[in-house]
Amino acid sequence: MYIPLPTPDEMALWDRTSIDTYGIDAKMLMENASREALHVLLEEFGSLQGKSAVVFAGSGNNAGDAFALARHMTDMGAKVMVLHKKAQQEYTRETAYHLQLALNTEVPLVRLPEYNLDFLTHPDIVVDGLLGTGFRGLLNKQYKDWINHINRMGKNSFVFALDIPSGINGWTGLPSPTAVKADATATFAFAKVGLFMAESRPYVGNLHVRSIGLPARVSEDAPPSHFGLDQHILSLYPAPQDDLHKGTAGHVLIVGGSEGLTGAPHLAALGALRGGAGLVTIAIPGALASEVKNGAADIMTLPLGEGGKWSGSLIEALSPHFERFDSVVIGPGLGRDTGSRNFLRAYLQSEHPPTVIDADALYWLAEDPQCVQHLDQECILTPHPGEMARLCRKSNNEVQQNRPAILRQAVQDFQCTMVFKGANTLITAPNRPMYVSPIACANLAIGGAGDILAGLIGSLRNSSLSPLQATCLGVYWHGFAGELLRERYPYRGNRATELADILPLVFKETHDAHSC
Ligand SMILES: NC(=O)C1=CN([C@@H]2O[C@H](COP(=O)(O)OP(=O)(O)OC[C@H]3O[C@@H](n4cnc5c(N)ncnc54)[C@H](O)[C@@H]3O)[C@@H](O)[C@H]2O)[C@@H](O)CC1
Ligand SMILES: [K+]
Repeated sequence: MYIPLPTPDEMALWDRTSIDTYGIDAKMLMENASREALHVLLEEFGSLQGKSAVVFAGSGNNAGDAFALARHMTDMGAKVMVLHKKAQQEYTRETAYHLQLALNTEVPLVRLPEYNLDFLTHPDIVVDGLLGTGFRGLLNKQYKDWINHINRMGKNSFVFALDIPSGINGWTGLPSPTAVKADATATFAFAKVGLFMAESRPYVGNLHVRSIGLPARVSEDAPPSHFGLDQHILSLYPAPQDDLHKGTAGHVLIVGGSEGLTGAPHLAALGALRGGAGLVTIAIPGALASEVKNGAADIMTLPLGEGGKWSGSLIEALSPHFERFDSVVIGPGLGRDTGSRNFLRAYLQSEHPPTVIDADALYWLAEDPQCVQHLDQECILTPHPGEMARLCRKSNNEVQQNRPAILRQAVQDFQCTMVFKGANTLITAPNRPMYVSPIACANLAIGGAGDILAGLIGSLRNSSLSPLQATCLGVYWHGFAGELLRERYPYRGNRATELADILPLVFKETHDAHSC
């Protein structure tokens, strides 16, 4: 359900604890890593007999993996040449040990020339052991040149990265500013969080996560700050009982819609219905009630007053009904005039059901400190990058450059559960780990997909799940629905209503897959 995704620092700590506290020999870990890498290479590339390979070894322990793998490849019949960054006598500890074994077994080793690698012919295989989890900052010119050369060789050669493609930031998955484009990556013990992010996908190739013998207790005793979501999260959804009653399946209230913006609350209502809510009602200024319903017989409306505008006083028409609702989604289509701001202020000050805050309600949170004051821990905020940028007063580019850190700070500021939407949507809550969706799916990049997610999370707030659990489940479920649509519409073109309609089929698909 939750896959540990260490940062490079956390991974380094786990390596160190295994060695210092549990007495596991560092040389053995490196041997295990290189043996696992060999098996991945054989799986991906096939027989090494008679094949040529150039192995790049940097200055740290990633080079140690490369020295050891070069020895194993030679034993399997490959013609290997190792290019190493430092003078041989400068390598230390376990890396020096594996360098010595490579020397003992007569693997050819050559010091990496500073820049010009034009003398290299095209080998069958290029191994990238330049930089692993010890990489920090940006690449200097020398590394950029080597990496660019590897990428040029990659047009004709199979490129195999050890632990992480060199140049990829292990936290964010971003290139720095370039990175090795591997055909396959063998990563050791756990996927580093950056490898899970869509940003690193063009560089990682086929990712293989291989155990190297770290004691399980090491990661259990010092849990990581990030976890990936997998399909098992769907098991949090309570299996429907035959005697379920619509009244006990949850009643979701959607609060939103304004002149010209009645589609958004309608879509949020569809998300809630398809998420299994027993009843769904939309509260909207009275004059817009029939428009927001849009002929959908299964969506109820709660007209507030008789006009077509929001105002602070409409809370008096709404609040007496609160006890009928198990959860509220506020914001889709709410609008950005001062009337909607006044209504939101009044809503947040009232004693309201657990609430998902989305769309225009997020706009007002960013603009109006009075709204922020009344957030409570039951609130869930669901910004996309533009909304997050406004909430944090940063540019879109800045928030996208380090999404986990931005979300962590926002959760600290707002003290709520938050979703940061986008490829690999992130979810966290105060003092909790960060959860990362594995899904990056272009079929979700359509207007209305966010409204459906808000409605879906709203419907899940009716269960016994915590805000964080409901949010993780909603995000994964919604993403998986996007993946199902991708099968039907590989070139996109699906509508948001189809995304809502396919939601219930996710459980059928995963159930069928498990029963095969
Ligand atoms: N004993 C262990 O801790 C194990 C380590 N293993 C391997 O060791 C790797 C981690 O080793 P290290 O921590 O030594 O680090 P790396 O080998 O990833 O790289 C660190 C080296 O790169 C240099 N460097 C860092 N940032 C740079 C930049 N921006 N430009 C140029 N040079 C830069 C550092 O000065 C250092 O010499 C893992 O990724 C994995 O491949 C595995 O063998 C498993 C066991
Ligand atoms: K590497």
